[in-house]
Amino acid sequence: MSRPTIHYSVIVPAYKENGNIRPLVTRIYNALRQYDSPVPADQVEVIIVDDNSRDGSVENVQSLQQEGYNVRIIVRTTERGLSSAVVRGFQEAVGDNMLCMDADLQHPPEYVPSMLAAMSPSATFVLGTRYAKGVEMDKDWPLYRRVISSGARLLALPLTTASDPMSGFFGVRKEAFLKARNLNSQGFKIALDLLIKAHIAPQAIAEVPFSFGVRAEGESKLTGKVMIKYLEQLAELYWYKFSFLIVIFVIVAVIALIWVAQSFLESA
Ligand SMILES: Nc1nc2c(ncn2[C@@H]2O[C@H](COP(=O)(O)OP(=O)(O)O[C@H]3O[C@H](CO)[C@@H](O)[C@H](O)[C@@H]3O)[C@@H](O)[C@H]2O)c(=O)[nH]1
Ligand SMILES: [Mg+2]
Repeated sequence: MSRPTIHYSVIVPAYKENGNIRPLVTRIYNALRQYDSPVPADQVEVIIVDDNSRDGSVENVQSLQQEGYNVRIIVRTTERGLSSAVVRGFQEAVGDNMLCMDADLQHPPEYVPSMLAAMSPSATFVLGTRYAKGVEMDKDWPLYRRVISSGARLLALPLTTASDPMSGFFGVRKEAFLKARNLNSQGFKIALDLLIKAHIAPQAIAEVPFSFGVRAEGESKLTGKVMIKYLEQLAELYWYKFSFLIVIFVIVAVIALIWVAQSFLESA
């Protein structure tokens, strides 16, 4: 019997997430095997992109493979970082519909079927959003993280109409991903980069509300350095999107200044 074609790839960037990998993979496939799943489990692959964690993640994935789960692990030894790991996963994905989610169960695996099914030739980007009716942040998510998250979201408002480009839970169709040039693979916010550089139109974004959980095991890797990288990325994206307006503004400002200076000198 021929093997079913893989139409969907779930990409999971992971660094020292051994304790989360088994519950993540088994919960994803359990959700896909429910009778009402809009996506058949045998059309889905899971790809973990690990940065040489050496914590037993590789062995854990091997035992899941032996149990029949369609999961593989790519171990990078020369590169590090969430965004570049996601890009690598997208490059290796077999499916045309590619979803990115965290390993630590903050993106609940039970939403995977609806996130995958939301992608189509007309909805080339799916975004898990925490800013919608009926969903919420986990009550245990610390206040300082909420403040950082809201600040980051505010700063990105002029760049996209998407309600939560920072959720980290998003999917993109392969043809849209391949359109993006010069992606910024630094930091955590690859979704924002893709939304802008793959020129995703507002009507091509499907939003799926989800409740954000607390990390199951291990620690967050979000550091001050990651936040600085986000500010650099924002500056680059503002320039990418608004350079024409910025140049016009500077020219008009210079002309206005010269005119004011001349009028001042003539009247002096
Ligand atoms: N391969 C790889 N994976 C990484 C790296 N750094 C982090 N990851 C993986 O990326 C995922 C998210 O990392 P966390 O450390 O859990 O990040 P967070 O602080 O919870 O932030 C998450 O939620 C935010 C929403 O508030 C998101 O904005 C952010 O992108 C991320 O998804 C986890 O699966 C983690 O193992 C890295 O250097 N390399
Ligand atoms: Mg996390």
